[in-house]
Amino acid sequence: MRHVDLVIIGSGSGNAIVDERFDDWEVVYLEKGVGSRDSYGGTCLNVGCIPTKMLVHTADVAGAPVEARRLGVDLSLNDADWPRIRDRIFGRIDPIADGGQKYRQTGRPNTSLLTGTARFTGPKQLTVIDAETDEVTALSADQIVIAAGGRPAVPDVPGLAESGFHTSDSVMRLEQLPTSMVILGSGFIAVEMAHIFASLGVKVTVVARSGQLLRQLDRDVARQFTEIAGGRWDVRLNRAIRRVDRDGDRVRVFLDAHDGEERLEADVLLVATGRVPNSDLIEAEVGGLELTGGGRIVVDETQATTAPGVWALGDISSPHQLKHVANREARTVAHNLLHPKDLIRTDHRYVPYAVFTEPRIASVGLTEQQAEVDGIEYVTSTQEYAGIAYGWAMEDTTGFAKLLADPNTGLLLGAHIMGPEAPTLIQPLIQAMQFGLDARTMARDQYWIHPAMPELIENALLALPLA
Ligand SMILES: Cc1cc2nc3c(=O)[nH]c(=O)nc-3n(C[C@H](O)[C@H](O)[C@H](O)COP(=O)(O)OP(=O)(O)OC[C@H]3O[C@@H](n4cnc5c(N)ncnc54)[C@H](O)[C@@H]3O)c2cc1C
Ligand SMILES: NC(=O)c1ccc[n+]([C@@H]2O[C@H](COP(=O)([O-])OP(=O)(O)OC[C@H]3O[C@@H](n4cnc5c(N)ncnc54)[C@H](O)[C@@H]3O)[C@@H](O)[C@H]2O)c1
Repeated sequence: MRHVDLVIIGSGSGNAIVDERFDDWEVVYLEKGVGSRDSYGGTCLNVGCIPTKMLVHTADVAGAPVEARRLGVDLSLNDADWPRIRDRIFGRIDPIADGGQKYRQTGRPNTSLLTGTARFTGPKQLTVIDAETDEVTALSADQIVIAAGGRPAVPDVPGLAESGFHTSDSVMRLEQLPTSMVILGSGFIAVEMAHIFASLGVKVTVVARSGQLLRQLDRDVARQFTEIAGGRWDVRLNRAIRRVDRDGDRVRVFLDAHDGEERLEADVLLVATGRVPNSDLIEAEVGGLELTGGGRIVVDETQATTAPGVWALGDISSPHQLKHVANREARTVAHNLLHPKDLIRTDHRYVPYAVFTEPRIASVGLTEQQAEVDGIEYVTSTQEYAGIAYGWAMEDTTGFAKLLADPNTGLLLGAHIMGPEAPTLIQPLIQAMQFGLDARTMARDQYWIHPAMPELIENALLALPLA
């Protein structure tokens, strides 16, 4: 059995851990590959954040005629050349993934890469089976970092596996743009993909189990978004999926609706029903690691697992499943490997996120329903885009910023924005929460450029009914 200083499982956020500070460590990376090319570099780069957002921007541009109509401008969309769009995006991403793999294989004398699926065979012991040669390598290490992420969850639905379906791992590389798509699920991936494909001209049907899309979000956002989505896509709420079958080129989805069975047909079925951690693939329990009920590896704030010398980060251990969280945790792990007597902790207090659908959504902190459940005293304010000058310019009629604050201290508890540039507009609110800036000081003690969009935030802050 080969023994090294450090083994890192997973080349997504784990890739960033090793730099020149580890030059006197012998390091082995283990990576099985993601997506249809078994690419190096993890989910975000290959099948997640990066290609989806490159597609979202393209979708926004394709959607311009619809937006322009409200302003009295007559544009038309002549064509969305899917192969060209797809190849432009992956023509940029694939070489980055391949370059990253090559660098890990040969770029540093102390670091090597074994490609294949890693599994624990005991505490701090692993094997990796080479995907091409089936060669088995047994390894042990002083320190192990698990950054093995997750994969799409596929529900157990009769006929689904046999009928052929896509997940986010494959749908962005479709050969042709379909004419129709059924999307199962109503979370982040479902609504981002619905925006992408509908804007490119695909007839999209979204199937949700519950009565709302994005129902984990603040209730006002979820309610308003669901209403808007119903005007853009065919949205079927409160539907359970009974079975799936295939009829030639078409996939058929049978649903339980309140008035009996409903049948949908489409060229493509996209399953977007969450992601599961890859702790089963690495046989984490054999490595002595404690798991949560949902299969996530249990870690403390230093990213230490319950097994000494084993650390975990990102989607395999985090409830957040966000790249900026995984990156932050990777920085914690790198520091703690190098400074075992001066451990640092990951700050998970104010984790923001954005949903890149139409309209855009961004959030940080407590939702109103969480504040109620937790019995936290709060006040709220809501400022509509329609009430600020730039909102008039855009003729926005649906967007808003909603804030929650402590009525006594004026400190922000949560911020939820739906509308143009929401992921950018929320950043000063994240900063205020992180650094303890109260709403009144934030609103009054700085200039806000007139008539720019951040006036939305200024007005929402000023409208908070503080003591
Ligand atoms: C469609 C989509 C869009 C997204 N958009 C966003 C976004 O806009 N913003 C955002 O913040 N987050 C987004 N995310 C989430 C984000 O991609 C993840 O939170 C992040 O990539 C997790 O990083 P990670 O390092 O934990 O895991 P990953 O990047 O998944 O890396 C894990 C790696 O481990 C490898 N691996 C797994 N098991 C083994 C094994 N047994 N042996 C060897 N290797 C193994 C995998 O092949 C993979 O390369 C999106 C996700 C998806 C799916
Ligand atoms: N912009 C971003 O930051 C971004 C974008 C995409 C994905 N992500 C990350 O990826 C994760 C996975 O995304 P996702 O959309 O797959 O998950 P999600 O948790 O956001 O949504 C899953 C959806 O599937 C539904 N569902 C679950 N099981 C079902 C079943 N058996 N039948 C029908 N519906 C079912 C749920 O009710 C929910 O609506 C997200 O949690 C998010 O953290 C982030």
